[in-house]
Amino acid sequence: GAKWTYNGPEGEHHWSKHYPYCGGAFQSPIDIKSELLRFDPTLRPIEIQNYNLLPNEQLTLGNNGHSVQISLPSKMHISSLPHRYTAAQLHFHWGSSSRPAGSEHTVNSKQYAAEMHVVHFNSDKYPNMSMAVDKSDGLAVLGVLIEVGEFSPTFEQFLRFINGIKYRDQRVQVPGFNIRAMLPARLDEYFRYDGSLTTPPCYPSVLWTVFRNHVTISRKQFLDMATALYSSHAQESSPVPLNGNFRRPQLADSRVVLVSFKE
Ligand SMILES: NS(=O)(=O)c1cc(-c2ccccc2)cc(-c2ccccc2)c1
Ligand SMILES: [Zn+2]
Repeated sequence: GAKWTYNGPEGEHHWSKHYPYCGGAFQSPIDIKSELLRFDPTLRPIEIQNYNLLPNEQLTLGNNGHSVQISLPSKMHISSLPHRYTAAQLHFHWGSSSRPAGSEHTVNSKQYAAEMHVVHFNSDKYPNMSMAVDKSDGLAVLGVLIEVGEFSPTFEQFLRFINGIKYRDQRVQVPGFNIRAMLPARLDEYFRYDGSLTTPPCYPSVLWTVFRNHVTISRKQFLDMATALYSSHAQESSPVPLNGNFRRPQLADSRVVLVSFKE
């Protein structure tokens, strides 16, 4: 598809020229604010399977020019939704060293340092991700808000390889690790709403689950992620730093955000 960026002439306010859904309804992210919330007692704890990967299971860590992503094995899936949602990849959105706030979802206008998205597709109904990506029940993304604080040994499992993917389209193999440990402790406390991909083509195909509780990484880990990568290819003469790769909150319109917890 057409080139898109987070700032400048191909920035988010221009996405809808080439990607019409980006200007449509049910867009993500949103500001999760109190007046939108409604407690839903039917929301069950998120149940995930096979997230605890062993070191002999290699994962592909890559720089796709817009984010750092890790490919995930198809045995990983969410088992507590009406259909099985099979894991495809996880990736991050972050700020910059000068502006450390870079989450996509905000909570009562609070923007966190970064955000992780674990992307799954409805493998009961669709044979692969490409067939699912533009269907209203196609995708389920788990969102984890990230703050700077305590060092995360789990994040270190892939961050230690980040200098091998400094430039666009570079990939390295990394040993599997426990992806469950990247999620907050409480999988029963989350926000739920119908939304979209937060990048072009912005298909309104995502069942969003944003966990109530954030996780932490150290300032050095945040700076490693926010300063190590470029969105340009290695051979390009002028390297373009990859940071600030977050879309601003979109209009909620008449959407309600369901919450699985009472207080
Ligand atoms: N932010 S997100 O969760 O809505 C998202 C989902 C997917 C996605 C991935 C697989 C299948 C289907 C959708 C891809 C991206 C993406 C991020 C950076 C650059 C390009 C694409 C972002
Ligand atoms: Zn994302």
